[in-house]
Amino acid sequence: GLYTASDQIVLLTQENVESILINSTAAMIVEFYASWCGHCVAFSPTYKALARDIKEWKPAVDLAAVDCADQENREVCKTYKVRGYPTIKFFHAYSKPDYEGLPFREFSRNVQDLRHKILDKLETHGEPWPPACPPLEPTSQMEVDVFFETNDVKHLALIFEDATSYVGREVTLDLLQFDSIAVRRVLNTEESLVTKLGVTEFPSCYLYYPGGNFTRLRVDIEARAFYSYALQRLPGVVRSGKPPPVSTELLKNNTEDPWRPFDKFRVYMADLESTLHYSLRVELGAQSVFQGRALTSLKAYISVLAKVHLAELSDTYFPGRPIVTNLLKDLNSWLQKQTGDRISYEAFKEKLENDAQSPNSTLPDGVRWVGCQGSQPHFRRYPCGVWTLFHVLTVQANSKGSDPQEVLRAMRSYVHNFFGCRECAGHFENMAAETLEQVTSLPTAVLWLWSRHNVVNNRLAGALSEDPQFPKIQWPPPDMCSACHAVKDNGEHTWNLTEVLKFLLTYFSSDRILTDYLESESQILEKQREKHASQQVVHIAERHAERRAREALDFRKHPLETEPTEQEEEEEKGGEVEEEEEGPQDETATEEEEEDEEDGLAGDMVGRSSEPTPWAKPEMELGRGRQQARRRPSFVRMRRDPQEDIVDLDSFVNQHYKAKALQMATSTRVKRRSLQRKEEQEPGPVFGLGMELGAGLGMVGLEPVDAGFDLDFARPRKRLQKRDVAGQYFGQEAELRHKGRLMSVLTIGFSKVDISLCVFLYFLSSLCLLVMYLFFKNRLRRRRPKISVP
Ligand SMILES: Cc1cc2nc3c(=O)[nH]c(=O)nc-3n(C[C@H](O)[C@H](O)[C@H](O)COP(=O)(O)OP(=O)(O)OC[C@H]3O[C@@H](n4cnc5c(N)ncnc54)[C@H](O)[C@@H]3O)c2cc1C
Repeated sequence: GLYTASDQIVLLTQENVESILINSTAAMIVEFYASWCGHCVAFSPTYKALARDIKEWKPAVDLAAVDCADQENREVCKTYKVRGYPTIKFFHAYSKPDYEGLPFREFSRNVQDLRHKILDKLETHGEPWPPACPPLEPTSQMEVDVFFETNDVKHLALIFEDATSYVGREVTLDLLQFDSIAVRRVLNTEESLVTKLGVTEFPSCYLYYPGGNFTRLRVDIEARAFYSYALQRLPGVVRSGKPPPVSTELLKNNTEDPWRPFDKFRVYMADLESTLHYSLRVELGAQSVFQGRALTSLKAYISVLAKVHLAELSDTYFPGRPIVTNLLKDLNSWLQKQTGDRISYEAFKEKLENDAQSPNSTLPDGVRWVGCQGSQPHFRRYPCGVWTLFHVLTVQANSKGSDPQEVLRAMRSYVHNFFGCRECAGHFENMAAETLEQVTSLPTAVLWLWSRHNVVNNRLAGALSEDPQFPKIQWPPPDMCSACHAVKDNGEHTWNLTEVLKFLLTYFSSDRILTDYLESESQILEKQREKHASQQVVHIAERHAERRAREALDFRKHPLETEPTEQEEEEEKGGEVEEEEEGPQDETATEEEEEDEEDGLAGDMVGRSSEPTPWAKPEMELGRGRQQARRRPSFVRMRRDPQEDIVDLDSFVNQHYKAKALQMATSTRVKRRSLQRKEEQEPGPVFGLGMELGAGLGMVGLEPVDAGFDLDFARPRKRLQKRDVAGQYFGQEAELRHKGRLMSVLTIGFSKVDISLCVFLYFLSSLCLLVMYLFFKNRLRRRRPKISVP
């Protein structure tokens, strides 16, 4: 069909038509159309605009549509005697089953005309009057005098106008969903009231209070939109069912964070950075792998954030602090270099967290909402940040870019692929699909996003997700930009687009962004250093535990394993080569990816492995030692990573967690010393091999691998040695391996001291036995002559 539920139009079908049209408490307007009919297609934007325009009238009158081209709806259209398209019919509240509706004859494609027709029809309502609909006829002095005796409201707004004007009735219905206020129209012929209030202008609006007090409502332009906006914001006036607005003082208690006072006329960098944090770390973090459209989308998103103006290379579209823009640029250049068809989030995260520790490059961790604060933790925040971020980017592109749709395309695909609110993403995609192609210049891109945002605001006004303290309005409201609003000759509200563009370019300009509430760059960098350091400690501890577990497992599986068979050797070699050929992206693959591979992506992976990634190339050139040194930590595949084993614990101790690190370093050194001693006792060739591997790592600027950290590591070393020295050490190696294993089996769970003590006691007891043996032997010998003498 031509409409969706997000157009705020009820979609009628054979199943629901009766329940919606018959006996409804609200009057219904129904468009009968055929989706193949050109007139209907052309009329549909007007009907959607009408739905947005009279959204606040819903309890009294609602819009619906039915697609008669749909086979399933044919009966509906037949029942209501529809023969041409589009046909619009009015159904009174409480319509009977046989009622066929009142057709609109000769309606134009003009929202105002349609609205007036609806009002005319509403007034023809006999009894029962729609319960939610306020009286639409003009009021009199008599009624006003007793008004507060019979109505429990705070404000009575009187709109003075002539008989042909619809403003009074429109504003009355615009305020229908608001408590504490009532609106009545007064005709210019109601002399007593006109004289009492001294009214000279028609239309004009007065606020009337108990006791006969009154005051004129001051607005920039005497028109419906201005009256409605001003009346909805009077003190005590609140959308029905919503809590009354409270002062910012009281807001303090509703959120976990302290309330941060802010200027609603300004954009805050804290909101933009918080949005980036949430988007890059949380929202994108929900993906394990980016591939296909998601990968393209990720690249386009980061690319617009990091895009630089040709004349000012330091100036990115994201108008952030240097530490943040440096990070975005690094991230972007890394992403653009990735030629593979998938990137894991882990690999992306490594770059995002600046694990390579490039100077002055980081994204502050955590959120600190300011202009996007909500009165409750579930209001505003991130989605507010997303809108703000992209408004800023379109404004930045307006002065720096050349492709009018670049930012909008990036936003569209980001929202489509990653935005957590899937329904929002669907609605946004519909809007983009309908009109994004019409954006042909940079200023229209700015205006396109503004107008689409207003469409969303209109749809969400009064919704559950609306923060009562920050109602959804058509933005910017008159008190923010009076020049943005205008009225046509017929009194209809319109936007002055030149003024709106001027306002947006100023409001979202990078020069005006406030940096209040931001953490200082030095604090952020210090935190980053601490984070890296503590991550290293965690890695060491985890790997340590992992290795111990593996040792225990190995021992349980093969308590007295000796020389591996030829086949085992080959398998190990094969596995090793396969691991080496995988690029860093694969290294970081999660369990889920691995399952994917098993489910059929394996072929793809194999294909990829033959094409080394830009990361893999230099690694291969530098050889195995470097490859190992550059591997990322991975707990999934339980690989050993020499680089992690060679953490500079001492400097870490000096800087940060002295106590923790000391404890770990002590246990490490004890073990290292004991194993070093063990290694020293072993014959020359193995020692030579350790030196050889150490030298290999030294070449890439790393300390030699500490064998004390990795008992299993001895195996690949010996294999390497076997390959390099062409069989020279075969016999010794077998012997050593056997010995080493036997030793490790015998010494499991005991320290060197325990073992030495054991040996010592063993010798001592043997000695005792020997002494006793000799003693008794001597005594026997001394006795024997006595016996032999007769
Ligand atoms: C792409 C997208 C689609 C969404 N779709 C839905 C949806 O379908 N359903 C849903 O419940 N929520 C949706 N949301 C969330 C919703 O739009 C709001 O972002 C959220 O409810 C928070 O509202 P807010 O009061 O902070 O104001 P927001 O609407 O988030 O606006 C943020 C700030 O932008 C400024 N602003 C307001 N209007 C405009 C404008 N027209 N032009 C320029 N600046 C403006 C104001 O300063 C405002 O405070 C969507 C969000 C996004 C980013």
